[in-house]
Amino acid sequence: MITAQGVSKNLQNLRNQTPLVHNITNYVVMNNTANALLSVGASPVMAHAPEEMEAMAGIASSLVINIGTLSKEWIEGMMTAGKTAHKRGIPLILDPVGAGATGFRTQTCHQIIKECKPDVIRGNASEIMALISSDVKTKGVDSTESSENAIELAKTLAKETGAVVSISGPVDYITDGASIFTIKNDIPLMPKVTGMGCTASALTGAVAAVCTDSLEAAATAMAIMAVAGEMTLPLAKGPGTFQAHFLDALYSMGDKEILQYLKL
Ligand SMILES: Nc1ncnc2c1ncn2[C@@H]1O[C@H](COP(=O)(O)OP(=O)(O)OP(=O)(O)O)[C@@H](O)[C@H]1O
Ligand SMILES: Cc1ncsc1CCO
Ligand SMILES: [Mg+2]
Repeated sequence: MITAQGVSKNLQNLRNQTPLVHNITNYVVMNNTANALLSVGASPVMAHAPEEMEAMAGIASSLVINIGTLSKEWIEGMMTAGKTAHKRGIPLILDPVGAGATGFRTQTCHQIIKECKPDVIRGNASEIMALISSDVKTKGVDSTESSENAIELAKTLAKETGAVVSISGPVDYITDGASIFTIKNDIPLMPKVTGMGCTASALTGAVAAVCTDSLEAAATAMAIMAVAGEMTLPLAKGPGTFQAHFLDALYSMGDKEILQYLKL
């Protein structure tokens, strides 16, 4: 079970421990994601050079691999960091950005899953579905499916890989193949800001660093996103001001807001 109290406790642990989160992420969101991690209370580093992947993943408390602006040169670094994380037993999060848009992305995700064994896979509905079904296409990085439609394939993906699967959308579903958690905060401005899903994956890495249960960690991160989104909505005039207020919400969120806004 995920509860508002559990989310509060995990957030407090995160702020107390300020875990180092190693992100191999895309050029679009590097800045936003680092700021979101700082705002919530984690310590971010963005690094992708193959030469330093063993060392950086070697000191981090968790690793987030995001394939958003993938190239052949980056894959080597991802594999080295991913294997280091797995060997050290630190949480590994995979964001399969654009899986189902191109075979290159889908195949790279399969390689990472096979060789690095992520603890959590967090993506939008069609990205998650494309990792199981070659019939599903993604519109660049945007989902072509509703999160409801992805539930069954997400459970299959979780059972086949041993990873918790976290599907984002107007309703989020987080499953380990047996249990499923639901977060029902629909915030229409969130998909109008690029990289909110990438932020969700980064926060999943931050929470997983302080919470050993991957299902609880993944659900907590989506809950923090949802509460921050609700706090931001009345303050934002549009996508531009949404971004700034969203960081403030991550920074100022307390037990009261979690209790008031979280819709499970
Ligand atoms: N109506 C909505 N549609 C999509 N996401 C929403 C909506 N309301 C809230 N969200 C939240 O927005 C965040 C981003 O979800 P989304 O599914 O857009 O990710 P994504 O497609 O991977 O995004 P990106 O690729 O831009 O990083 C999640 O935390 C999700 O819960
Ligand atoms: C727009 C975009 N393109 C590649 S990564 C990215 C950020 C959102 O996923
Ligand atoms: Mg995404």
